[in-house]
Amino acid sequence: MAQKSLALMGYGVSQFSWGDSVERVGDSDIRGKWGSFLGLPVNLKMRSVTHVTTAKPTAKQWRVVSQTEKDVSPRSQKDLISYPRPLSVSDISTKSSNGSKVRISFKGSPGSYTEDAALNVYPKCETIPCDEFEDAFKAVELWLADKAFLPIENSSSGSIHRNYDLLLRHRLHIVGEVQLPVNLCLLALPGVRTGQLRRVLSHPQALALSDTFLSKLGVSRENVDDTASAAQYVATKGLRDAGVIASARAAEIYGLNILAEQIQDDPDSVNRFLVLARDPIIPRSDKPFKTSVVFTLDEGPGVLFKALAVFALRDINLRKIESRPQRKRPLRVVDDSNTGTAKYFDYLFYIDFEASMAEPRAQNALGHLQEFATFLRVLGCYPMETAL
Ligand SMILES: O=C(O)C(=O)C[C@]1(C(=O)O)C=C[C@@H](O)C=C1
Repeated sequence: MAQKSLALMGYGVSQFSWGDSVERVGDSDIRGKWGSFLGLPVNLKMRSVTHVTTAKPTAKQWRVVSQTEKDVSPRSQKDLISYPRPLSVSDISTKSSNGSKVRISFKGSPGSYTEDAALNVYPKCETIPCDEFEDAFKAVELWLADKAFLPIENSSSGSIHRNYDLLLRHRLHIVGEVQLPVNLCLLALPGVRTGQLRRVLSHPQALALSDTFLSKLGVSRENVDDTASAAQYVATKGLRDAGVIASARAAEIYGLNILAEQIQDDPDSVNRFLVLARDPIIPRSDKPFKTSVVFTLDEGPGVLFKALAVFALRDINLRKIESRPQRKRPLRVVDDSNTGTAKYFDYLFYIDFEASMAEPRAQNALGHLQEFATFLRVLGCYPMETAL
């Protein structure tokens, strides 16, 4: 059996009564009712979790990339070493810890949809555009930014899988989520009419979401890293045969005209973004909170069923489940001949559930899950958002 690893980062014994209080509220009833169903002896005491240690970042994880190394002050270096810091009381506050403007990193150029989301939540923030998603994470880890905004899914096209992988690879905490209705606009240089366009440039997701509109237009499609970079490119090159799918703000920033708005196939499409920070926030139970976890399981019949049952039997609603291949344990073939035999993959399971880590039922559910998960990490516990 794989070695167990538990990383309930920041959600420690003192905050949540993990530890010896194994007779958790309501859980003895659950054991009576569900114990045999879950293959557990009825009235079995839940396993005691006496010490939840936070996985310390290794030196390798915190190696500062050479380009930015010189920008990191001695204070930041010291703070990185002592990371993770204690829980902070702030979540979506408008000021950073030293009272200055909140600095928010995001992947893309000014005018991108992710920057829109950041400005919606923090109208006075200073945004820090980054070339790659990875850089947006690093900016926070290196104290160049206070928070990062990360697109995680679209209601029509689904999850951005790579960003799930990054959540695991980095040690930032999810401290909030933002849902923003999509408004994809067709932009072009001033004076250019829709009929003159031969091609349209944008982020692949924006192109895919506008499939019907673009098909009717009969233009070719060109992928660009982000929507705002496409707008910048067309504007600076003065391309009169090219349109862009980007935000209304991008039109303003790069001096383009809006030829059409709401061009996406699904008028009700919504983007969901995560807000990431170095420190977790203190979970509360007086307003709806969501908790995101990632875990792995040993293979075997019904194991995933049991994992999901830890939430069901405590009436915890699951909002989302996502599975991603575990790169370190790739495809395994269980037969020499490689014909008609079982092959299986190992997966990481990402789950968002509707409960706060301040609630005993959430603590108990994770304590229970920990009994058969081979790895478990809480990615964050944060206020649940509805579309803006
Ligand atoms: O390109 C942008 O404007 C982004 O903010 C990035 C992003 C993404 O990576 O999914 C976000 C939302 C858009 O629909 C398309 C692209």
